[in-house]
Amino acid sequence: MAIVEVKDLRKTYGGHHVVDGVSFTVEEGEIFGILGSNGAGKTTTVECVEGLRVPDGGSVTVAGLDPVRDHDRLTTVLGAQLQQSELQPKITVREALEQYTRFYEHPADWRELAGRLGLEEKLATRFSALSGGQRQRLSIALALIGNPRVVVLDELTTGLDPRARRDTWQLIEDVRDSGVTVLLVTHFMEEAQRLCDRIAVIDRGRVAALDTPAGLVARSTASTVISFTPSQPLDQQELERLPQAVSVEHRAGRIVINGTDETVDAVVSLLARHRIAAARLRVSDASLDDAFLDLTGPPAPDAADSGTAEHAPASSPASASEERTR
Ligand SMILES: Nc1ncnc2c1ncn2[C@@H]1O[C@H](COP(=O)(O)OP(=O)(O)OP(=O)(O)O)[C@@H](O)[C@H]1O
Repeated sequence: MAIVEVKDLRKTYGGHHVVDGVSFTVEEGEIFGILGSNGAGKTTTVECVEGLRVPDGGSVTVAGLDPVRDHDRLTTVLGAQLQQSELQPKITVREALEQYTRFYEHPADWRELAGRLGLEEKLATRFSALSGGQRQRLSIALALIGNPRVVVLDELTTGLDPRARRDTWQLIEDVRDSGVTVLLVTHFMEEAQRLCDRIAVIDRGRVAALDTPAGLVARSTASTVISFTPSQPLDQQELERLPQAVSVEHRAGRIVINGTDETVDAVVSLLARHRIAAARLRVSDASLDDAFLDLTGPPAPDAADSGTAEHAPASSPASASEERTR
């Protein structure tokens, strides 16, 4: 059953269509990923789902509620991750959990949540003294404190080291396993591939593709990677002429070819024809990274300021926070 329905969502800033007809549904119990480059329109889309921005067109429902019109009731079904700036540096973990518990009529047991998220040792620690991973765990706990049916997590693992990122992934899976639907915004391919049941790839305000991670990889023109170390040099042009070969690279003595299953057969025939042995011949699926690049095409001209795009809303005069409805 769909718990989030987004239909033909539109949002324009200064004549620029930053969300341009986005549609998707999120099924109850899944981890649904929104994947896209900087400035693609991911945050604007999910903030419309959270009722933090008012769409210019289209419709959004969350468990049958309109996020703007039914905002008070929405907080009982949807939990959103806090912006770090929304917490006072001096507040302790316990104080934050207790404070947020008071916002809800039927809150979760904060001690139990702290235990689940590995925060019980940190209850007396001030927010400013928490590590990046601990802050993210606290923000997941606060998003879950109202016992929501859906939780929105936006760029949750940005800035975390690889171990903290993996720990956070495990927590997100635990959240899903506890029955909460997760809407996850990310630009980490590995994260999307590992966690998401389905992914909407957003490119320039539109849904470029919507599928399972494996489905997205299979759609890409180069779905298979073949690599090997040849016993003798091979002619580059002959390799490039192989059927369905999209790219041929030489990496540290190895040949790496992106193509399809048809390319694999052709490589094997080519090697046999030239009586060349292939050491450590490997055939694997292309990564979501390859599929993403294939599905989204070259970056938009204004993507060069991608680092600032993320922060533009907060500092711009027409800022999202001014427009926020809560
Ligand atoms: N309040 C606003 N006023 C003006 N422009 C905005 C506002 N909010 C977003 N934008 C612009 O809309 C575009 C999409 O922004 P959005 O934050 O949704 O992208 P994103 O995909 O989440 O990017 P990132 O990965 O960098 O966070 C960007 O070009 C951004 O500068």
